Amino acid sequence: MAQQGPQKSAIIIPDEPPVLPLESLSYPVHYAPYISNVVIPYGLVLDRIERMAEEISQDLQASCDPEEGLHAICVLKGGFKFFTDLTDRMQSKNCCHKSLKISSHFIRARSYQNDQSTGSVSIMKLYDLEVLANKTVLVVEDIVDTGHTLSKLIEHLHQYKPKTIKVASLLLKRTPLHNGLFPDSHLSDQR
Ligand SMILES: O=P(O)(O)OC[C@H]1O[C@H](OP(=O)(O)OP(=O)(O)O)[C@H](O)[C@@H]1O
Repeated sequence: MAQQGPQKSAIIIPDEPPVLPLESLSYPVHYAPYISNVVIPYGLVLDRIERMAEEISQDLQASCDPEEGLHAICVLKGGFKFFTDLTDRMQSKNCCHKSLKISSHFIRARSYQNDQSTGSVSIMKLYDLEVLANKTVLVVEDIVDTGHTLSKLIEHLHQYKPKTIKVASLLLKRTPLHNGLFPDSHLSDQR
């Protein structure tokens, strides 16, 4: 289950963060009209994901049987890139001195219209999730903003009676609209 506060090892991005000029970095040219500078460079994202993979693997020692493995849920569409970056790194970590088997699952959640969270979340199950019964499940999200999507996802997944549900989110937004449900693991606490 998601924990009750931001993770201690998360990187805190201040409200007025130092920014990196675009001309110092390589970026897709078609992004140019939409961005003026960079707050979190991809190298930092990857280093933090590597550390998150270590932390999650250590955490799993207590709850996961390496033979049985981990069931990782990619929350589409936004979570896809983070999901592959994180699970690739977790695959190379050991759990109880054995390499961890990861089964991937995909679910679609939608709450945003343009750049605003609507508060109403729709969940689309893309495949049968009955296999999650009595298994260790890791939900992988790109961002927790209000937390409504995460609440709805966890409520939805409980019907399959997993043994444990853990949550990894790349970003956790600081917002007064947040509903108090935090991921277990995340990179930073600012969007
Ligand atoms: O904490 P919340 O306020 O609920 O917002 C977070 C959710 O919003 C975004 O998804 P979105 O609805 O934009 O769908 P997408 O991933 O397909 O872009 C994001 O990927 C999270 O799933």
